[in-house]
Amino acid sequence: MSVQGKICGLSDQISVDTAVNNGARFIGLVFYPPSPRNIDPNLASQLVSKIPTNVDKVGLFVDPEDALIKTVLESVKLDWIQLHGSESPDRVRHIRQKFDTRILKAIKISDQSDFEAAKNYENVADMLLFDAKAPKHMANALPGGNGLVFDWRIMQGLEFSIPWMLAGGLTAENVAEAVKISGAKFVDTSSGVEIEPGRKDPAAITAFLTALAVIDS
Ligand SMILES: O=C(O)c1ccccc1N[C@@H]1O[C@H](COP(=O)(O)O)[C@@H](O)[C@H]1O
Repeated sequence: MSVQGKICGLSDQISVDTAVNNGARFIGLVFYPPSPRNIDPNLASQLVSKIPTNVDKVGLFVDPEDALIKTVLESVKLDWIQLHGSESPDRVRHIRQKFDTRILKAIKISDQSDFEAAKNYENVADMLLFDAKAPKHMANALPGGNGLVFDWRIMQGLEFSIPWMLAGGLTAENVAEAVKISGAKFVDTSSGVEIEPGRKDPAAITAFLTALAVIDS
């Protein structure tokens, strides 16, 4: 199977269309107000209104209340809910059952011991996402989307009972190495395809997805 790409934090039509037209498997939409990529549910609905059914729509939330998820789902039919906060396994199970939507649960990684947490989510989520944990001293760090990598070597030899996605600081320049080292079959990028936080670069989106296609060939 080829390496599948997610482009996250999209907030303009040109970037959404560029991602779809260059083979993105997932489109990520951020519903987390402190993020520079946060978008209104009505805009989200417009942006994804014409994307083909083979491209999954992912809504990204951080420790959301049910009400926020409900409001978003009333505007845009999501294929996945990405939970990128400190949601417990029970909270994940509740959200999955209540909203009947697949769950992508983010686990923050700085060293190998952080993968232990992943085991607690394998029975409640549909896919895991491994993102770099921001260092405590990092000013203005978000729960994710910081453009930080972790040491992909620590993934070697790890096995999970559900699919997993690699994220954190991925770019067109480093994604082939990241895939080779980690063995990732799914990858996700946000900062790495931006001109500045919250402003996607269509050329960088194209370059990232082209880099994935080259890995396959
Ligand atoms: O993108 C954001 O603003 C964001 C906010 C809060 C949590 C996660 C966020 N983004 C996700 O973080 C990872 C890594 O992003 P990056 O490529 O390092 O910028 C990715 O899954 C984003 O979807």
